[in-house]
Amino acid sequence: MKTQDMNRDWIGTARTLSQALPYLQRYSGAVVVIKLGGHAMGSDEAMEEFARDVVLMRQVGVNPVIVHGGGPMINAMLDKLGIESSFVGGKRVTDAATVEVVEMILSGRVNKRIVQAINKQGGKAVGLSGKDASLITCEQTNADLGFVGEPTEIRPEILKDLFERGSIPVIAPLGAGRNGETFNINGDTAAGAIASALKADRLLLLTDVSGVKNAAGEIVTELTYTQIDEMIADGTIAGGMIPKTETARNAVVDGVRAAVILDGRAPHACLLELFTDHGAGSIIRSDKSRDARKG
Ligand SMILES: Nc1ncnc2c1ncn2[C@@H]1O[C@H](COP(=O)(O)OP(=O)(O)O)[C@@H](O)[C@H]1O
Ligand SMILES: CC(=O)N[C@@H](CCC(=O)OP(=O)(O)O)C(=O)O
Repeated sequence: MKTQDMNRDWIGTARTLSQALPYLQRYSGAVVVIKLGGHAMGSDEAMEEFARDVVLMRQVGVNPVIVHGGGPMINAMLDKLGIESSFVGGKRVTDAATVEVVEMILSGRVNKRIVQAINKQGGKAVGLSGKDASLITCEQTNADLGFVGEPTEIRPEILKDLFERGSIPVIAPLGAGRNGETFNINGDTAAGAIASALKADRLLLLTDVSGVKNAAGEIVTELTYTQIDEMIADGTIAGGMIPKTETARNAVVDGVRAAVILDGRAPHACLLELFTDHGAGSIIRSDKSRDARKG
């Protein structure tokens, strides 16, 4: 590369950093809850890049909280063990044998992979499940789903303590019932409950599509509550996108500034969303703050 071109490259990098200043100021001290779906967890290189971005966020004063999924990894282990599994409304029907596998995969393998990736980038990730320190208390969603729980109580002070120590919480979506049962919580539902309890500035739901698609297959960049209801009712929003959009809507109703559903496989998805004007994916905001894309 010629010296002139190299200089242009470095100037470009410096300009990008400079342009990020208003966003860095805006998000300093902010709480950003990131749900990393199983489908968005790619190769080791992609995980490394995600971890690096999370550590960068922390470095510039954002308090990131990672809540992860791991559906495909649970499926793979259930297959290996010959345990059949089915979903109703995007949630896994979970019997006693299944919940054991869910806990093993989520709290063990998946959680530790993310924790290690963040720590390797110089962050201080602390892995926990919703059962630790009674972070998430649950009640059964409905008897047909078995050990699937809905969060009824969150203890946000546990996460705030971790923020104060400069740590990055990485949370597996499990919860304890009042009688000591273990409940499997849909990852999106858990992330939304945590974002609501923290009154987060942003809830980022990272998945494997660029956003929520309408009946024509186009991404809807901004979704209203009514559109979500209508699209679920007519089947345009289906499967795992149902808990995702419902979670986004409920979190905003509960005081989260905005929720965004975006493609976690896209390079630097979180940085683009937070620190540039790019605004990827589908955003859900309260009616009051729907004037500018960045909300
Ligand atoms: N209207 C829609 N727009 C986009 N994706 C949709 C829609 N309806 C259903 N989906 C499906 O939802 C999936 C995302 O949900 P899910 O598989 O549970 O993701 P994750 O594992 O990231 O939580 C998409 O891959 C897509 O197949
Ligand atoms: C109740 C329920 O469905 N729990 C999910 C938990 C993991 C999850 O949500 O994983 P993704 O985000 O990768 O889909 C499950 O058992 O698959």
